[in-house]
Amino acid sequence: MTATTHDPADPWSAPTAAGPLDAVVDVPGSKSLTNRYLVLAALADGPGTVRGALASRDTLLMAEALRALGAEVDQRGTDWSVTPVPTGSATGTVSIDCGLAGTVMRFLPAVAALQPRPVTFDGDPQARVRPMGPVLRALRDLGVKVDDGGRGTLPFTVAGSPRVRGGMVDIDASASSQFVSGLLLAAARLPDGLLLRHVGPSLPSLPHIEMTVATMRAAGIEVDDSRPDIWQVDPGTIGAREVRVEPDLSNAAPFCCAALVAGGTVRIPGWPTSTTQPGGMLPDLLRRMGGTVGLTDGTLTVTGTGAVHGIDVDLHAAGELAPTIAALATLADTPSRLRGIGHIRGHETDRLAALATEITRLGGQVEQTSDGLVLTPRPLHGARFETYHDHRMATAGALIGLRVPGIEVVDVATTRKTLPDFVGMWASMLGTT
Ligand SMILES: O=C(O)C1=C[C@@H](OP(=O)(O)O)[C@@H](O)[C@H](O)C1
Ligand SMILES: C=C(OP(=O)(O)O)C(=O)O
Repeated sequence: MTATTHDPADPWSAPTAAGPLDAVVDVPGSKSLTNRYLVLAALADGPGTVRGALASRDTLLMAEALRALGAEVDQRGTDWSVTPVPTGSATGTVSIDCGLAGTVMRFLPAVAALQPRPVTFDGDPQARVRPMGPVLRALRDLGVKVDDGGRGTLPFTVAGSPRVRGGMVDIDASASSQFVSGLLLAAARLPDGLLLRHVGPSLPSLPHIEMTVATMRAAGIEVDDSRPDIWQVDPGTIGAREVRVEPDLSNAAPFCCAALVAGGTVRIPGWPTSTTQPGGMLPDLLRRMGGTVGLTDGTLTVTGTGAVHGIDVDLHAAGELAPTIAALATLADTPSRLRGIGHIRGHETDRLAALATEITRLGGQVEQTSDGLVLTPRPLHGARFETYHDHRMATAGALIGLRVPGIEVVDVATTRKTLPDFVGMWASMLGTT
């Protein structure tokens, strides 16, 4: 696929839909699965292959970081071969650029702690405000040397030592499920394994933790998750494998929602019959908001009439979908309430504030609550739509723009975080390429 180039300095004029859609959208691989498979492959007992890998900023940063730690990652199209990090005491200093990728900044500190040398982590300016403290505290509790200047955020340096054996550790993962996933992915390589307990008010994005456990088990790791908020990982080898990545269902979301906004049909091939991706909730959400959804022979078919209904929904398990559902809700015939997503204030940007500000700028009515948003539909008008380096803000602007003329999405190139060619895919869905 050739990426459509667009000057990131220019706002992108979001196209309106000229009529009902009739599109097949091939969605690239899941960011979350690609980055888990890459980490597990880099820690495995032999070379492995990740097929259908996503090649976007977050996954390229992960590949680069694993190379810095000593793995080889050979990217041939969407099939990536991984030769694991050699065991033994590596020397030299290592710097890891996390960009704005939560999966890189939260998954790799525990991997770095398996080596005795210092590994320095930093990222984009926006990444320096994303929560990291609980992961760094848990690593310190396990005996890892962590230097974060007392900030609990990027930048920081992590250094392992033979003293780091694993064992029991508590973590408050109420700000991000990635804290748990990051400790689990490396846990089998600790001599004593890991008994990890979440101690905090709530745990978001449970499907993503289930995804971590499922990918670990498939690599032969023994994980006991039979008790709520507790995960026990036995020490052992991680099996080298060939795996295939599912399409990214959260990236499919704006395309599926487009069928409801514009009317017509959007088909997504490769939709899994069962999945740990939070996008597995989409068919139900789309039905509740006015769509007709069916899954036949691995293709999800979403049909809309242009009528969109409001929704009252707890998205605690799928915060990643919130910007898209909020955008859809602005075009509904009744108000919506999105609950359980206070933690998305710590995503790429404060997503509750960003959505409220930008939808209000378009003439919409949005109230921020302690854990979500209340959206009351109003007639909208065109305006600049700021994206705050957040790929899902950009796709939210595009979705509203299908119906509201004159939306100028600032820095649409930010979508490259998880989609190499969003603008091209959107144009081809609309039949304008
Ligand atoms: O583990 C993962 O791959 C992810 C977990 C979730 O993070 P939070 O639990 O911080 O929401 C999700 O929002 C993010 O996009 C990807
Ligand atoms: C929250 C997200 O990303 P990250 O993996 O950087 O946390 C997201 O993709 O919506």
